[in-house]
Amino acid sequence: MNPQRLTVNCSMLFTDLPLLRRPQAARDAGFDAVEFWWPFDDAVPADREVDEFVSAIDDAGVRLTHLNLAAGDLAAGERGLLSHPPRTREFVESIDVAVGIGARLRTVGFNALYGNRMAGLDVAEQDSLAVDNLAVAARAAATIGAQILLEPLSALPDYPLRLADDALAVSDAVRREHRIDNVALLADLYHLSTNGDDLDHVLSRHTGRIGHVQIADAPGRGEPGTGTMDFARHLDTLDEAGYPRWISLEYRQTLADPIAWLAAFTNGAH
Ligand SMILES: O=C(O)C(=O)CO
Repeated sequence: MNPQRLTVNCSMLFTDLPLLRRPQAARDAGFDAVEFWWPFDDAVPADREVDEFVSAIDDAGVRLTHLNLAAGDLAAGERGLLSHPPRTREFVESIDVAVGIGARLRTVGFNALYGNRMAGLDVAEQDSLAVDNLAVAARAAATIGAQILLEPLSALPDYPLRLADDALAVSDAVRREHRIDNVALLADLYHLSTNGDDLDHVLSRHTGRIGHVQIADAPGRGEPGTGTMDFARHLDTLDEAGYPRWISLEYRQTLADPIAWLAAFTNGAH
């Protein structure tokens, strides 16, 4: 694993600190790069909030590799606005904010969570809206050379992307209908493994379509080594397949030292 391609998810790690102090904590732990879920309460935050977020990352001397687009109220179970007709305006307005942040912090990927199925709404209507909204987001991301990412998630019965193939099919639809090719798979190995996907197949056969990888062990979503996943094998598969992009540490801290496991994979360097 290339230690220079590691990024730390500061929405899941360093959560004992206020959000704006986490980039510095990542830097102090030896990382050059961080990522966040949407860090604001609203889809369109005040300029002051955006500036404070950008400064916290800049001042820490790290870059923001990835950012989740506004995804609704996660604590209430929402997971994305992409396919929600009443939220489209909010989603589209948040894209400008996200891309503006990305332009300042060298962001290469924006994770657009798909959104749960909505009771009473036609599935085809939700899917068609998602493809159109993805095209808008992908065009905006392309202005700074970034990708839009689609992430299968586990444990949410109403969230329709569960396997890598589900996300790839949506990416295919965006390409077919809008001739846009910067919508890629976010392979979160924890979610894919929990959903029973074939990680060997996904990582070796779809390498070129993976825009980003996130890792956490399953079960539990803790540090690699705290569950039953074979990280040595999965990370080797990615290396052998020539995966060139970032890998994110996106897990909950359950051990006294949440990054001790890394030394065995990076010869002590990160
Ligand atoms: O909601 C989650 O579990 C995520 O991984 C969001 O990116």
